[in-house]
Amino acid sequence: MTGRWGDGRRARIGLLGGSFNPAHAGHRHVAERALRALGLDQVWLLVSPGNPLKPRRGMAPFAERLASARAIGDGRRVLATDLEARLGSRYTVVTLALLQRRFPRACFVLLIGADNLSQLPRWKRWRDLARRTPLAVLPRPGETRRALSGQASRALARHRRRPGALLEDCRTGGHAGWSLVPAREHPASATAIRRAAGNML
Ligand SMILES: Nc1ncnc2c1ncn2[C@@H]1O[C@H](COP(=O)(O)OP(=O)(O)OP(=O)(O)O)[C@@H](O)[C@H]1O
Ligand SMILES: O=C(O)c1ccc[n+]([C@@H]2O[C@H](COP(=O)([O-])O)[C@@H](O)[C@H]2O)c1
Repeated sequence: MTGRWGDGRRARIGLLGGSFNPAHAGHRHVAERALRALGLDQVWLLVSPGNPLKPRRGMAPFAERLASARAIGDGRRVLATDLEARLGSRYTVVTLALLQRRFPRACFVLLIGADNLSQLPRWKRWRDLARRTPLAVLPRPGETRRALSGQASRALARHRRRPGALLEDCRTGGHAGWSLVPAREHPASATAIRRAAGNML
């Protein structure tokens, strides 16, 4: 991947970072909705070597989580990747800077569920991240309304765009925008899957 798509224009890549502990139908739903709403070429399921805000206890080994993400990809438009582990980064702001350097012609957009928009102010250098990287937020049951009235949403209100315009000015040097992607809320969660598996033991 050079960052150019077949016809010479910039590749539009959605990055769905996550623990994938395990991957589930909600991730696939997010990837498919974002592909369509944002006109993306691909979505990369960026398996985290370790979310800095989540406890290590209960976290499956990286290889297991990567395999789980691969299983929900289609090998063509939705691809699981171990890039973040290979780059040696756990912080999204660092990962994005490294990816933008490695793929200078690509246009990256970060895909996050509404729960992560609420959490964003706890991420390392989150304002810097939001300034440099377009953010697409996917609704999530019980999370969307809270996220839209939260600290990040209020701080970034001036930069909200309609989804179709989110990638228009990729890398022009201005403040990147963010959008709420119109999609139905999908109820799947890794916590619920782990709980159900635990209850069956
Ligand atoms: N059902 C869903 N709807 C919208 N976004 C989702 C959904 N499931 C996961 N996401 C988003 O995908 C990204 C990766 O999620 P993650 O791998 O942590 O799954 P999770 O189900 O949120 O896990 P956990 O329950 O362990 O916190 C996050 O930005 C999360 O908000
Ligand atoms: O950069 C940070 O400070 C940061 C803090 C918490 C979470 N993240 C990223 O958020 C993404 C979603 O994480 P998770 O565990 O909710 O699936 C994943 O790519 C994490 O690396 C990033």
